[in-house]
Amino acid sequence: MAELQSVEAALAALLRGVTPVDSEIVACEVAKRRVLAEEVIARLDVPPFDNSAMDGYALHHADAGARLPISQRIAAGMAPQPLARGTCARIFTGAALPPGADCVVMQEKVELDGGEAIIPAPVTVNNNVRHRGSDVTAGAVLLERGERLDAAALGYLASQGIVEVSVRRRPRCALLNSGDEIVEPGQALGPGQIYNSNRAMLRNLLESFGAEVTFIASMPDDAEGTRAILALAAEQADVVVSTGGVSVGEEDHVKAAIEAVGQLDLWRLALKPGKPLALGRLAGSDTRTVRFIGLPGNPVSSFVAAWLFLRPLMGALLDCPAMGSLPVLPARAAFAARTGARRHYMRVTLTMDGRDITAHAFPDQGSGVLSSCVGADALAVIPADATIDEGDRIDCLWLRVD
Ligand SMILES: Nc1nc2c(c(=O)[nH]1)N[C@H]1C(S)=C(S)[C@@H](COP(=O)(O)OP(=O)(O)OC[C@H]3O[C@@H](n4cnc5c(N)ncnc54)[C@H](O)[C@@H]3O)O[C@H]1N2
Ligand code: MOO
Repeated sequence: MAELQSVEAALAALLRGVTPVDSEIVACEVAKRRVLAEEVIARLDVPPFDNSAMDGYALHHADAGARLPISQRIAAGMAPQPLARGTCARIFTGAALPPGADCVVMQEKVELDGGEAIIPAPVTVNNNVRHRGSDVTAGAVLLERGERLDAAALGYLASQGIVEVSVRRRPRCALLNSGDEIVEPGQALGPGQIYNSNRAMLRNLLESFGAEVTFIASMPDDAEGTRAILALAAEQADVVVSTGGVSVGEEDHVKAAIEAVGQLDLWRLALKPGKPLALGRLAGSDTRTVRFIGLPGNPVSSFVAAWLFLRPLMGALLDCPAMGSLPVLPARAAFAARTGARRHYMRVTLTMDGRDITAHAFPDQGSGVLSSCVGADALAVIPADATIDEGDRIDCLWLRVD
């Protein structure tokens, strides 16, 4: 039997020659989780003016220790007057510091007496002052190209008054499945039939990886129909993902159909679950090359393969380096495991006790047992030909990424 190939080699083959998709301008309001196609340069200093970090009194620090008349009241949003020496200004959080003041004393430390403020000395220069440009300086890089926009990044853009950004368009994916036994939820099950769980699962995973699923179909079981579906899928997608029919390939329509219009390599990986993988290329409607990736039919195998292969592929299409790999967390195994020639990606939940992370494996790690993926926090990576005892240190790939 041919030697099994590594996950890394298959990933490198999948990503070879992938170029990012085009960019488009979108409103920040709908840009959540989109990937920046260009760096964003700050237009403004943030904060845009020196302002108070507290509700209190603004003064020149050298005037502290005396009774100071309150010469003005500055609320947030008001333009202050210059502050005369020997006086102080009533000021509120976020209000502009008046010219001539260099510090703010919080009101809890100040005593009021007959319209005057008694401010205890000493007070240091810059006390409770938020300086213009201390967060962001105009002209600086605000966000790097390739950054995926999360809540904080969108708030950061808003702080600059930015309303639209250049982002990668969502890679278009076609999602196909094979297998005569597969029935869509909502229909009645006949003998020997099962519901299509891969479609809902992969659609959701692909969308969470930033893709738009533009075409969904079941593969017919004849050569001509298969060719027609693949042609339709390739017309509307950057990537065609299918599940099932990659193990030993008696139903060889897919392989033949792809080879008629492109090229297909069948891989057998040192990976459990997810040993069989098909990687190919199809001709798109124009000069584009459309990538074809055939995942194993077993739902757990396609779940794991989606995280290991589809996510980095989306990362490459989106030019988003953070999506190239999953964060690795070191944990202690709360289980024992033994592997053979294939590296095992076990579905685990993680518990945290202080700095210690413990990985708990789902009891049945079979590749058809989708309950082992429901609620999984991570994939515990058990190397090939290894024996893991309870308490051993293992690496876990964190799946709770945005
Ligand atoms: N003789 C061999 N048999 C198998 C091998 C092998 O090397 N030699 N490999 C096994 C491994 S490992 C895997 S993984 C699977 C991969 O199978 P296929 O990709 O060819 O997929 P199918 O045979 O079509 O289906 C496998 C399994 O998954 C169920 N399935 C398929 N599609 C769906 C779906 N959309 N939703 C839910 N479940 C689905 C299907 O009914 C089968 O039970 O092959 C092993 N066999
Ligand atoms: O590689 Mo398969 O995915 O073990 O069931």
